[in-house]
Amino acid sequence: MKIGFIGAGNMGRAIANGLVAKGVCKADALQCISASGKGSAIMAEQTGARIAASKKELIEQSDVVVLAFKPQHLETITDEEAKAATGKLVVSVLAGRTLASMKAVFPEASNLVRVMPNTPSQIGKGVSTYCFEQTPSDSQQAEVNELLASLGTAYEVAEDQLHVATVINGCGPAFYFRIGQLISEAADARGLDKDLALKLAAETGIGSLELMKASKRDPKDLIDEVVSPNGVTHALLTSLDRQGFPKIIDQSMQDAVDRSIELSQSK
Ligand SMILES: NC(=O)C1=CN([C@@H]2O[C@H](COP(=O)(O)OP(=O)(O)OC[C@H]3O[C@@H](n4cnc5c(N)ncnc54)[C@H](OP(=O)(O)O)[C@@H]3O)[C@@H](O)[C@H]2O)C=CC1
Ligand SMILES: O=C(O)[C@@H]1CCC=N1
Repeated sequence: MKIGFIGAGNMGRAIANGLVAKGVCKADALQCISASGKGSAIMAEQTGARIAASKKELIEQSDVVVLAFKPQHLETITDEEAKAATGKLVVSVLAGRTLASMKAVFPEASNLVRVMPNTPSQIGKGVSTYCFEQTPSDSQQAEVNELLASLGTAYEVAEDQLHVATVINGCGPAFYFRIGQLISEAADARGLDKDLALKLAAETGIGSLELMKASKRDPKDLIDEVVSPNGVTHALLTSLDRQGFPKIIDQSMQDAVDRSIELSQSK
């Protein structure tokens, strides 16, 4: 499978690194191009991908074209470039950009896939959500399965659910990193070594979330196993709730969903 990346920043490189690491794609089957050449030079160095001379050339020489630039740049694809995608599978990771807006730019593509991946894909621990524009053929489904499996796990969702899914799995890594950052800063301020605090936070996060996933138990039951009556965890959770933590999670998800909807309505 020959794959071409238009846009080679954080997400494009996370995907390309995942593909090469899992052997889905040999380096000589990968091509990339970016705006200034900065991202493509890094991707080429990390993966061995060839830097294409133009977007048109990259599209012509790829079986699958991955759009990995900023959502606002979708309409910079020219008619000539779009024509080169006739009969090809076009995969977009552009947050908020709908299948309809992709179809308007790539009317002759064989099929379109809207994917929301995440940055842990760079170590094969990503999770993606996705939807097809048309019911995929067996070979299109197989290609997308292979591509997404190289990044981690993947779940098909209805397009109208992607706004919420984006906040959970696309933005989610930043949420957990922010928690890790704040915990380590708070620990440091109280005399615990910051690096040790980060390790404790990361390993506690990994263990707790693995337990939540493996046990399939209600998070509330898992919380009850930790809380001792009037103990330390009780003090922690009561303080979080008193300070509005549930409301903060709910409102921040709404603000992010609103931004995703705004992007889907913009040109
Ligand atoms: N980062 C993340 O966690 C996630 C990002 N996404 C989506 O991935 C996409 C890329 O995000 P991210 O990788 O973080 O962004 P970056 O800013 O890291 O990378 C953007 C890339 O696009 C290139 N570029 C800019 N304009 C154009 C253009 N007109 N044509 C071709 N290439 C262009 C840039 O070129 P150059 O390198 O030369 O400057 C750069 O390589 C976004 O649409 C985002 O919504 C989706 C899920 C998660
Ligand atoms: O911040 C963004 O818009 C993209 C989508 C999810 C992660 N990064």
